[in-house]
Amino acid sequence: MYKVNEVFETIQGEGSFTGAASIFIRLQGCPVGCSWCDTKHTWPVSAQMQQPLGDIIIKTAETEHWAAVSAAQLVTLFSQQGYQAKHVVITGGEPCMYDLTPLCELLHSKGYSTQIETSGTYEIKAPEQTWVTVSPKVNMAGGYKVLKSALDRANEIKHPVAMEKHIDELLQLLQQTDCAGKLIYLQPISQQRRATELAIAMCKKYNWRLSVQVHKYLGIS
Ligand SMILES: C[S@@+](CC[C@H](N)C(=O)[O-])C[C@H]1O[C@@H](n2cnc3c(N)ncnc32)[C@H](O)[C@@H]1O
Ligand SMILES: Nc1nc2[nH]cc(C(=O)O)c2c(=O)[nH]1
Ligand code: SF4
Ligand SMILES: [Mg+2]
Repeated sequence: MYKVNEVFETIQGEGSFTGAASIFIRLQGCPVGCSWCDTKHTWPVSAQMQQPLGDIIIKTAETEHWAAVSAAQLVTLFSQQGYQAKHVVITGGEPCMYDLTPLCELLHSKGYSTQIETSGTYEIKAPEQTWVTVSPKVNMAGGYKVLKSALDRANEIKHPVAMEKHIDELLQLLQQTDCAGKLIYLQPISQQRRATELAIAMCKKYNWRLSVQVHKYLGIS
């Protein structure tokens, strides 16, 4: 069973799938502790916050509530909700705290493509066809660190940036892995103007790509 904070259909707003109609599964729980995290309501996993799946699907605000849901129930839910998107993004919280192999395999067998958004601080358990976006975390409050195995597995590396030191961190991380075939993105933290200007300048300097959280500019989830 997966602990699910929310399920919703929207447009992927980040990275190389930006613009793709997508079903998002947001899993509950993350110990990494990024100070600027935009989903802090997914951090705690409290027994008192468990709800039935029916209450999760009608959420109108960000809350710490979660439901225990099987892979099969998720697929059934997609058709009950009338979702048309064929791309499924599994995020969190930190989704790689869970074994995502059974969920992704079931989704692939039903004709969906899958993508994982992860900090890379846990071993990634997912099939080869799953697109893996690693947003590497170093020096965060929880003391976790991106794993080399996660950097190696990444199809894209999407680094949140606000300061020069974040660029230095990324340059160091990229030395640890073979970057051939990987897409490298800078994502300005919280749409700050200075962060965005820095990201644009560094994308030009290093021939990287910019990811601007399009959904936040559009005011959609
Ligand atoms: C909320 S996280 C969940 C998945 C996973 N825990 C991770 O960090 O990749 C999803 C994405 O949002 C990014 N993110 C979180 N807060 C952000 C913020 N304030 N500004 C820009 N990106 C942010 C993360 O770095 C990650 O790429
Ligand atoms: N539209 C939209 N795109 C996203 N891409 C990654 C997201 C995330 O929270 O992981 C996200 C999100 O929350 N909304
Ligand atoms: S790893 Fe992801 S979910 Fe966890 S605190 Fe950092 S940005 Fe938020
Ligand atoms: Mg988000």
